[in-house]
Amino acid sequence: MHAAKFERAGGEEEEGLRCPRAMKEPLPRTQTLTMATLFDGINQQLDFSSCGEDGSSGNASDHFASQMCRTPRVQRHRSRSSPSTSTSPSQCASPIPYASWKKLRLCDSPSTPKSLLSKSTLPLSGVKISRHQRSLRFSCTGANLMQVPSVNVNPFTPETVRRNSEQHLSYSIRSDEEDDRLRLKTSLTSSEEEDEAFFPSKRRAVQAFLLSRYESEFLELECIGEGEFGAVYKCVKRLDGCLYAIKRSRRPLAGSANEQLALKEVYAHAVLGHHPHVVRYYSAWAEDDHMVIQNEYCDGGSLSNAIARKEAQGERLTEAELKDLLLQVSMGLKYIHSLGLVHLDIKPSNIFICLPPSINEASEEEEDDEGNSAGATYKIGDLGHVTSTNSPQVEEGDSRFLAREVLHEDYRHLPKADIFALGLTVLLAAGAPPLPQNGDQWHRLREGHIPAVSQELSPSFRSLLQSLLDPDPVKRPSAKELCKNPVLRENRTERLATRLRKELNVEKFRISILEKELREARLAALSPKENFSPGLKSTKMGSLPRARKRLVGRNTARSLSYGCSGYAA
Ligand SMILES: Nc1ncnc2c1ncn2[C@@H]1O[C@H](COP(=O)(O)OP(=O)(O)OP(=O)(O)O)[C@@H](O)[C@H]1O
Ligand SMILES: [Mg+2]
Repeated sequence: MHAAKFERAGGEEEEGLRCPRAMKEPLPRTQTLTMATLFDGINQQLDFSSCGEDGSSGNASDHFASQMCRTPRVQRHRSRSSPSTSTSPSQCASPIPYASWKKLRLCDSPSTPKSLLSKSTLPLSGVKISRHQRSLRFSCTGANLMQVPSVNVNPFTPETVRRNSEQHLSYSIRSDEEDDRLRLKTSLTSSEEEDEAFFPSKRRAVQAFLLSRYESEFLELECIGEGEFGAVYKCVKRLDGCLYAIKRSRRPLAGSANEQLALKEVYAHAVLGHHPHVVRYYSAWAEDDHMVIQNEYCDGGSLSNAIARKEAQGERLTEAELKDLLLQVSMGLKYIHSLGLVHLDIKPSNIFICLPPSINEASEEEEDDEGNSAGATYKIGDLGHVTSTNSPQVEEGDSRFLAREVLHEDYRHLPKADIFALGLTVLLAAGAPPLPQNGDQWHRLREGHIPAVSQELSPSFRSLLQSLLDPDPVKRPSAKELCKNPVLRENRTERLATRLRKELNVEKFRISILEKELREARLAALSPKENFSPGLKSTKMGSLPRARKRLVGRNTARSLSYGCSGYAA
């Protein structure tokens, strides 16, 4: 009876099927920067400075009004973001109430827009700035132009360590005499080439622009996903040289609904930021009237992409991998639920994968031996629908994963709605056909008829999945119960047992070597005289002279250092 509530055209991809977020706004592909836009950007960014520092908006406006050019890269970024190109300076006051803007400002970075902007006004107001500051923010012409800072290379990431060993990187250290700051600058060839593409040298000297926080702090590498909320970009942070996923809201925040939606995700991330199975959150801020969220970058992409990749190769996740997936996501849900919150949008495209660092081939082989081919860590992301169980404000997620009771607006067992969605997620990963969005099949699924999957699952695992999809939410296991479920843990227990068996064998091998050396040492302790003198009584093992016993100790130490090499468990 409620099915009509979410009826819509079929045949869409997994994303784009949710109820409330269904309306997409096409964004202009290109955008010419007008003087009004410059004013708009300046005023908006100067607004950031109200976080605590004074800015001289008048001076900055005068100055930047005279700068009419942008580099192609900046245009590219702005074109995605700001449909309000013709705003006049007088209209620059945000349509969002001041109090709301304040909420959005998380000026936690060493280089926030407010600091950049307040600094950028310094020469205009006659305040002296250091040579170092000038070199970072202004072009080499000496005019008051801003320059994109370079990207630092973090020497501690596994990737850098590997590159260093291959001698693909060279570092140069620039010291600043005036403010005594040390800055590492990379000369990574590829990134220079990339920069060159964005900033053709002929233009670089004459063009100027005001950097947004996104542009000044991050180098955008690629778009890694698009959803109803917005687009997600893989970026490297210029300061620490690490990768991040930056999510930028598609729709402007102006309008309370969008603002609340964006804030909801930020609030949820800020509270749920520290669990191995929840995508980590670093920062969020508003920019050009859009929300920007900086999250941990998951190098394995989404589970949805992983399933599609496997399907294309005629493969699928094994039962062991499925159990691992279910256990890991249950751990993340247990954490979320323990804080009195629910996710309400669990589905393959909202579960992200972090691949294990494969430093060398040996470690990869070891993972294969343990039956954990991917060795992946699954993390729950996209917290845009999170709500509290006590006073739920439910915004229904993707209809294909929606539990029936939520559709009926029965919110008494919301955590179990996450469990239901998780059950369907695992079924899809196991090779189930695409899920219905509505209609008879949709209802059959919610009556306990689970779809057939393209692989034979063990009866215990199948019945566990069946319980996750029980029509009665009370009968579905909680995330906490799932974490303790022996069907899911047996896999882990098995792997642990295999590892312990290996360690035991290694220790046995060490002991056998020690015993052998001990025997040899005892024999050596017997002098030829003692061994061969006629009439001498046979020497008992264990009655070695003290000095010889020390010899055994030295040999032992040596044997330990090589005892395990090449040993196969
Ligand atoms: N932290 C991340 N690491 C790697 N990829 C990510 C990350 N965050 C998002 N993505 C990619 O971007 C896609 C969209 O991200 P996300 O689900 O957060 O956005 P959304 O707009 O809320 O999507 P939807 O509303 O359709 O669920 C994901 O499916 C994934 O492919
Ligand atoms: Mg999503």
